[in-house]
Order: sequence, then C-alpha cells, then structure tokens
Amino acid sequence: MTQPEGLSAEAGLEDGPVQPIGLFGGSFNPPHLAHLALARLAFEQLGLAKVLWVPAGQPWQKAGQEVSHGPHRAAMVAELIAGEPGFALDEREIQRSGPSYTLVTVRQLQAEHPGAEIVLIIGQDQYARLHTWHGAAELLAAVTLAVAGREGQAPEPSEVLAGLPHRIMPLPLPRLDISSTQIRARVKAGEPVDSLVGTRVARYIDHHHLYQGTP
Ligand SMILES: Nc1ncnc2c1ncn2[C@@H]1O[C@H](COP(=O)(O)OP(=O)(O)OP(=O)(O)O)[C@@H](O)[C@H]1O
Ligand SMILES: O=C(O)c1ccc[n+]([C@@H]2O[C@H](COP(=O)([O-])O)[C@@H](O)[C@H]2O)c1
Repeated sequence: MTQPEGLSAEAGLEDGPVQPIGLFGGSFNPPHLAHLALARLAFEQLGLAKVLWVPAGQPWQKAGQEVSHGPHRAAMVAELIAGEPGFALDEREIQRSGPSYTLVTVRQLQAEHPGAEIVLIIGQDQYARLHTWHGAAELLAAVTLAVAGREGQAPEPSEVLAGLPHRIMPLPLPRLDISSTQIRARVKAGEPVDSLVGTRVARYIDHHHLYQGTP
C-alpha cells in the first residue's frame, strides 16, 4: 500500500521502514459500529502497523456523565474487535490512576516504539476541542492526527486549534449517525441495539445489565 503524503514511515537503522502506530482512544461507553468503521478506515488508508484501542480510565472531560466501569468498557471493546486483524485492546489507561491524558499514553508509546510515528485517530467532535486537552501544543507536536468529519464533512479545526501547528490526515468516513449516548438511551428504553453495536457487544450489555438505569 502506498504511504499517503504526510505520513513519514521513517527508515529504521537496519530493519527498513517503521510503520506508523494508530492510537484510537475513547470512552467506549459502549463501543459501537461507527468506532469500528473509523478504526478500519484509518488502518487501511494510512498503512498502520496496528491500531491500539485504548479505553479511557477517567475521561476527565466527561466528568458529569456516568461512565461504566473501565473493565466492562474494555471487555466490550474486546468483543467488538474480536477477529479483526491489526487491532489490539490496550488497557493501560484504565489501569492508570487519575485523569486519562492522551499525552501520557503517546509518550509511553513513543518509548515503546522508537522511530514509529504515532497517529491519533479521532472524530470531528474531539478535533474541535483538541486545544482544551492536557498539553495540547506538546501533543500536537508529537502526533499526526487522523480525523473523520462526523457529519460527513471535511474536518474543521477550532479557531484556537487553527493557530497551533499540527499535522492532519482527513479520513473520508461516510456519515454514520451512531453515538454511545444514543445507544445508552435505547438500552434504557428497552430497545434493541444489535444493529448499532453488533451482536457480541449487545449480548455483553444484556448479560451484564449495563445502561438500564442511566441516560
Ligand atoms: N459516529 C461517529 N463518527 C465519527 N467519529 C465518531 C463517531 N462516534 C464516535 N466517534 C469518535 O470516536 C472517538 C471515541 O468516541 P466516544 O467513545 O466518545 O463515542 P461517542 O459515541 O462520541 O460517545 P458519547 O455519545 O458518549 O459522547 C472520538 O474521537 C469520537 O469523535
Ligand atoms: O488528554 C486529554 O486531555 C483528553 C481530553 C479529552 C479527551 N481525550 C481523549 O480523547 C478520546 C476520546 O474522548 P471521548 O471523551 O470522546 O471518549 C479518549 O481517548 C480521551 O481520553 C483526551
């Protein structure tokens, strides 16, 4: 697969090019089929070595929202990506205490994969808020962003973000009107969610009685 312009698969010392690593973080409360489509598109289009799915331990910007237990969210990610080549669940953020800062994870990944570019996979809603993330300028200098416009539109930076240097690869994800919020509401209302999360995650939600009392 050709390397898209902007992704630098830098030459390793002796072993040839080092493929970029995809970092896909989320609350995943629960994970759903739009997450899967976004990660697959990034994996295929950007020639990534792998995509690490990283459930946030404490999604500090969702402080007012009830977030289900980290191990449940990790288990649902495992169900969603079962059998998908190139995808791996990475539980480091749910094992870490304190607010989940992506910059900390990126620094760890850089140390674990010397020379590999870290591609941060996000949707438009997070791109628009990225200047509010912990250590935003440092983070933007450390990663390449792969961004899907959430409404089927090209990604748009906020005014503040437009003023901060960053590298971005737009991902042409078709509009997918699926959100975890909508899924939690459907479960609470007793409606089926298989078509939004797949049968394995739906079965997990049902078996563990998740989201039955929360919006
Ligand atoms: N339908 C979608 N299309 C494109 N990107 C999406 C979509 N849903 C989520 N994402 C992206 O996936 C990442 C993780 O999202 P998250 O776990 O917060 O799911 P969510 O559906 O946005 O959740 P919630 O409804 O609880 O806010 C974020 O970068 C988000 O922008
Ligand atoms: O590092 C931060 O300060 C930061 C602030 C907000 C969101 N994030 C990360 O962005 C990802 C998507 O977040 P969310 O809230 O849409 O699930 C997830 O990995 C969060 O940890 C990270």
